Amino acid sequence: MTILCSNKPFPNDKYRASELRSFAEITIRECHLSFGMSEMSIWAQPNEPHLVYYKYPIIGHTIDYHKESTKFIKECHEKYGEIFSLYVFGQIITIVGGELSPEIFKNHKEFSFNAAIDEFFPLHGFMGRPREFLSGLTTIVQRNLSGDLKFYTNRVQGQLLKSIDEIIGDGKVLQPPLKSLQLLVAKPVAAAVAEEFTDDKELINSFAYSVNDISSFLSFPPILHFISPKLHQKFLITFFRIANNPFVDHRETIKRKITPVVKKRLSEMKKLDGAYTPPVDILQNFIDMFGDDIDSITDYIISLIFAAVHTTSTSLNSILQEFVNNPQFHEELLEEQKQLFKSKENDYYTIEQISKLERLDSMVRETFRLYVGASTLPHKVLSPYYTFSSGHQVPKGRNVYIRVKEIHNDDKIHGQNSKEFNAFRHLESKSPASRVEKNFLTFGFGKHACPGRFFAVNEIKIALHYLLLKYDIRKVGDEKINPLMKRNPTFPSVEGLLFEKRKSII
Ligand code: HEM
Repeated sequence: MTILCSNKPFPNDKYRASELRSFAEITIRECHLSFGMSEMSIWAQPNEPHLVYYKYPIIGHTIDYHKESTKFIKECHEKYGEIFSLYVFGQIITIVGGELSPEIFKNHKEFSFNAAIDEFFPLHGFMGRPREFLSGLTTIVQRNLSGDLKFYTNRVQGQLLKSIDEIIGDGKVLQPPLKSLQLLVAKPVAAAVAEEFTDDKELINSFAYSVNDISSFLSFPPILHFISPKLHQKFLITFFRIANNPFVDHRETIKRKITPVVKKRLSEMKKLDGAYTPPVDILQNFIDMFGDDIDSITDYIISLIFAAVHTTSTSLNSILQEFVNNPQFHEELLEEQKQLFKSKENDYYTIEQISKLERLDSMVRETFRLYVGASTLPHKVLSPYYTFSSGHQVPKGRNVYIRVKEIHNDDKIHGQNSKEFNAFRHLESKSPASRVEKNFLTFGFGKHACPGRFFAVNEIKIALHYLLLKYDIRKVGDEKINPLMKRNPTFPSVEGLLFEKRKSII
C-alpha cells in the first residue's frame, strides 16, 4: 500500500509562520471567489432542488437550522417534499429523506461522507498529513475487529470487568456519566490495539479523553463558512497547528508510550525471523504497514481512538439513560443476563453466547434508532453534478444531508408509536443492533458503512451485561432523563446515574 505522508507532524516556529502565510493567501482567494462567483456556480445547474424561502440575506436558515432543527426540518419537508435546499452558514446544503437517501449510499463514488466531515473536522490536517494518509484504517478495522472479532472478545471482557471494578467498584453515582464511561470503554479499545497498553493509566487517559479535549478546544461556530468551507477548514488547521493545544500533549504521551513496545516487537521480529509469532492485534497491523515509522503508527492510533471511543461511550451513556427511564423492561432484561451467567462455563463468553442476548441487543438497537439527528450523515458530491431519480440536480461540492430522524421515526417502517422507546421492538424482526439497513442509518449504509460496528456493539453489550448483573442502576432524581437535543447528533444528558451494588448475583 502506498502511504503518502509528510514528516512534519509537530509544529515548530518556521512551520507556524508558513501556516499563517498560507492561511492569509487562502483567505484572500476565498473572499474573492465567494463574493465574486460562487452563487453563479450554485445556480448553473438546470434543475436544483427548491431553495426554501428565507428572510435575512447572509444569515439565511442558519439560526432555524441550528436552534430548532427537528421542527424546522419537519416543516420544510411538509412544505417542499422529499428534497429541498437550505442556506446555512453561507452555504447551500441539500436535504433528502428515505426515498432518495439510498441513492447516496449506492453511488458511493459520487458521494463522500469523509470529504463532508473533513470540512468540520480535518483530522489529517491537524496531523499535517495528506487526506489519503488515513485511508488504510478502514481495511484494518474491517479485517481485524470485524473479521477476527472472536480473537478480541476475551480481551474486551477482561478489560471491561477490570474497568467496571476500578471505576464503579462497590457502587457510585456517575455524574456526569460520560466521563466515566469514556474511561470504561478506553481500556477494551486499548486492549484491541495492544494488550501491553492496558495497565498504563496515563495512556488510557489519552485514549479516553483526547477526543473530548480536542473537540472542546475547537468548539467555535463555523463563521468562516460564510465565506467558504475551505477557509474554515484552513482556519481550523492553522489554529490547531500554531496554538498550544491538548492534542500535542496526548500525541506526545501516545508516542512516548508506544515507542518501547514497537521497538521490542521489531527487534523480536528481526531476531526470530520466520519463527516470530505476531500477536493478533491492531498494533501489529500498524507495524506491518509502517515498520519503525513511529509517527505514522501514533497518528493511526489517534485516528482509531477518534473513530472508536467517543462513539461507543456516548452510545453506552444513551442506552443506560433509556434503561433507567424505562423500568418496565428491567425484569426481563435482568432475567436474560442471569440465564447467560448461569450457563457460563469458562472465564469469558464466546461471541455466540453474547449473540444470544437478544433482549439486550434489541434495547441497544432501539436506542441507536432514537438517538439520531434530524438532518445528519452529510455526503459531499464528488462528480460535476449528480442527478437524483426525482430529476433534481446537485452540483459538485454540495453537501447532501439525510433526514435520519424522520426515517427512524416512521411508524410504517418501525411499527406503532415509533417515536417512543420500546426496548423489545426489534425482537420480532430479529434485526441485530449491528445490522445496517436503508431505514436504519446509525452506522451509515452501503460500502462505507461503519466497519467497527461489530466490535462496538459487542463491547457495548458486554459492558451492559456485566453492569446490569452487578448493579441496580437507577436515576438520581425522579424526572425522566432527556437527551441533550443538540442539533446533530443527539447527545446523552449530563444527569447522574446511580449504580447500587447488588448483593447476590456476581
Ligand atoms: C456506536 C459506535 C459507532 C457509531 C455510531 C459509528 C458510526 C459510524 C458512521 C455513521 C460512519 C460513516 C458511515 C458512512 O460513511 O456511511 C462510520 C465510519 C467509520 N467508523 Fe464507525 N461508528 C462507531 C464505532 C466505531 C468503532 C468502534 C470503530 C473502530 C474500531 C469505527 C471505525 C470507523 C471507520 C474506520 C469508519 C470509516 C469507514 C469508511 O470511510 O469506509 N467506528 N462510523
